[in-house]
Amino acid sequence: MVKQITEDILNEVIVKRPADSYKGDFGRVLLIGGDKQYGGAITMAAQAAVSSGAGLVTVASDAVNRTALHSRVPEAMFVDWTDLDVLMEQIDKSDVVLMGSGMGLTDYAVSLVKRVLMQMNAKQVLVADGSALTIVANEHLSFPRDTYTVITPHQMEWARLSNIQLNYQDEIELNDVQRSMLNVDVLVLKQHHTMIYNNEGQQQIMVGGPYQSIGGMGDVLAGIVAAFVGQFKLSLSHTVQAAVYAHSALAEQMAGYNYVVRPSLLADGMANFMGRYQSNLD
Ligand SMILES: NC(=O)C1=CN([C@@H]2O[C@H](COP(=O)(O)OP(=O)(O)OC[C@H]3O[C@@H](n4cnc5c(N)ncnc54)[C@H](OP(=O)(O)O)[C@@H]3O)[C@@H](O)[C@H]2O)[C@@H](O)CC1
Ligand SMILES: Nc1ncnc2c1ncn2[C@@H]1O[C@H](COP(=O)(O)OP(=O)(O)O)[C@@H](O)[C@H]1O
Ligand SMILES: [Mg+2]
Repeated sequence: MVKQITEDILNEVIVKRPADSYKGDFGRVLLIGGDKQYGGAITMAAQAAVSSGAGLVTVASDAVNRTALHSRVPEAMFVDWTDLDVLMEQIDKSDVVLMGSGMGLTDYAVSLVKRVLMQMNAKQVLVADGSALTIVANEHLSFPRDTYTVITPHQMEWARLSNIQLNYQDEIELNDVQRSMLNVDVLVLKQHHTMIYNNEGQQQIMVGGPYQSIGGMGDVLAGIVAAFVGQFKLSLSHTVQAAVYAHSALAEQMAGYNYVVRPSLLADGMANFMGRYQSNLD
């Protein structure tokens, strides 16, 4: 049976920070994406990751995006993604790697996806979104068996990966079998009332609506997911559920006074939103 995720997940997952903590306690998160055409996507993902509490955020992207990214998110460090030695070093140092937001489908993007999939180890979490999912599907690649892997496809990306066409994607068993065959630990199948699939079963959010149908909304979700799994120590599947719920719950609140919710404003609003939920257990 599909479990509905409620607001309780936020009180469960978002905990008060210990007084003697430092940035290294809250996740070293590397975001890989943003080609010449899609610099906005990786910028929004970075904004979301920083605003959702990731301890240290590094962006690896096309060099053309450096200035724009820094003007919006000065907290993030930057690596030119053609500098492969530095990039591989950064991957090794990261707790979480998010790849795909605005990555594009160039030959270079394909080569990067292959490298990242090979480089990840068992202690790390991989979050794959956007173009990285399309590349994995087009190139018939596999997600790493030993790395905890979260994917956040929209319905067409899931169709490319799973070969389950859109009119069959409400078949829960079918989706779950494909998830497991793809070595995916958590599948976030984005839609109206997004579904989450993992080894514990299936969960669904009942918050959110069409004010979220705007380019960049999924890039922001990917940044929130990466930040949550990097900093919260509860089970990873619960942490992803909290991230997905928070994204749409905040959008729903913002829609109370906006016709559409701009993804970049949603990203910036996350710190305030999370502050209202931190549990006060010391
Ligand atoms: N500001 C930026 O830099 C932005 C950059 N972005 C980056 O762009 C990259 C490409 O991502 P993408 O999602 O735009 O393109 P793609 O994967 O080809 O999917 C579109 C195709 O799928 C179909 N479709 C069917 N159902 C669907 C559904 N439920 N949701 C969505 N699509 C659905 C759809 O059908 P159609 O609309 O044509 O009827 C169309 O044929 C990726 O890296 C992303 O991060 C974007 O985030 C935007 C802001
Ligand atoms: N009608 C809707 N109701 C609820 N959520 C929606 C709706 N339309 C879009 N969304 C949400 O917006 C996000 C869109 O993700 P995606 O298609 O990857 O966007 P992008 O790649 O442009 O950033 C998902 O989280 C999806 O659930
Ligand atoms: Mg997307």
